[in-house]
Amino acid sequence: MRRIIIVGYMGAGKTTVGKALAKDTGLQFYDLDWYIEGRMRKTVPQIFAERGEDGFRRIEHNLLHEAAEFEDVILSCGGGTPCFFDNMDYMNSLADTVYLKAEPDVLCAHLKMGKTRRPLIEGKSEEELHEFIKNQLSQREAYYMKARHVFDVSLLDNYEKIQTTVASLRKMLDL
Ligand SMILES: Nc1ncnc2c1ncn2[C@@H]1O[C@H](COP(=O)(O)OP(=O)(O)OP(=O)(O)O)[C@@H](O)[C@H]1O
Ligand SMILES: O=C(O)C1=C[C@@H](O)[C@@H](O)[C@H](O)C1
Ligand SMILES: [Mg+2]
Repeated sequence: MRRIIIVGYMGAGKTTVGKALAKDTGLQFYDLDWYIEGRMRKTVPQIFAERGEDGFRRIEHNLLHEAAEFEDVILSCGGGTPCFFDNMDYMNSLADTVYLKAEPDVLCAHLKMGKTRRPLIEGKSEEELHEFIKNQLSQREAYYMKARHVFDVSLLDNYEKIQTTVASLRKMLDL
């Protein structure tokens, strides 16, 4: 039985890489943000608006305990998941955890792509976003670094290279 959990900052590519890795390995893919949205029948921004960040973190914690029990899966977390409650220790206790690490410049570039709404960074100018990421990443990194494996995606900034990331992760995780 294999269970892989991907952690890292917003925009690192957890969802994108997790999905590609699942496709390549035949494991089933779950994304914790999407799982929360399905179970709550609300979007992440709606949950933040209605219950605040504290309310979201409680829901995230409870539903992590459901999603992380599935077997033969790749589970991509939300950017904040490892940093609340005992979530990171819990994930390490039952899965192979991987930190997808990326520099603030790369995270900024990724966050400008796609349509995902992220309440914590909405409405920020480019300069504000860079400053916010730098500060928050420095607070969060200690949690992310508890993952059993670390993979730096900063040098792999294009779609073709998502396949390179998948191949490297398969080797790293013996998948
Ligand atoms: N290696 C990459 N090269 C180019 N684009 C990428 C790469 N990784 C991710 N992206 C793009 O960056 C954006 C953010 O990626 P993704 O949504 O997978 O991040 P995430 O880590 O899941 O973020 P969140 O914590 O908010 O869920 C997407 O539009 C995705 O297509
Ligand atoms: O980094 C974070 O705290 C977040 C990341 C997203 O995946 C979502 O879970 C939500 O927008 C919060
Ligand atoms: Mg994601």
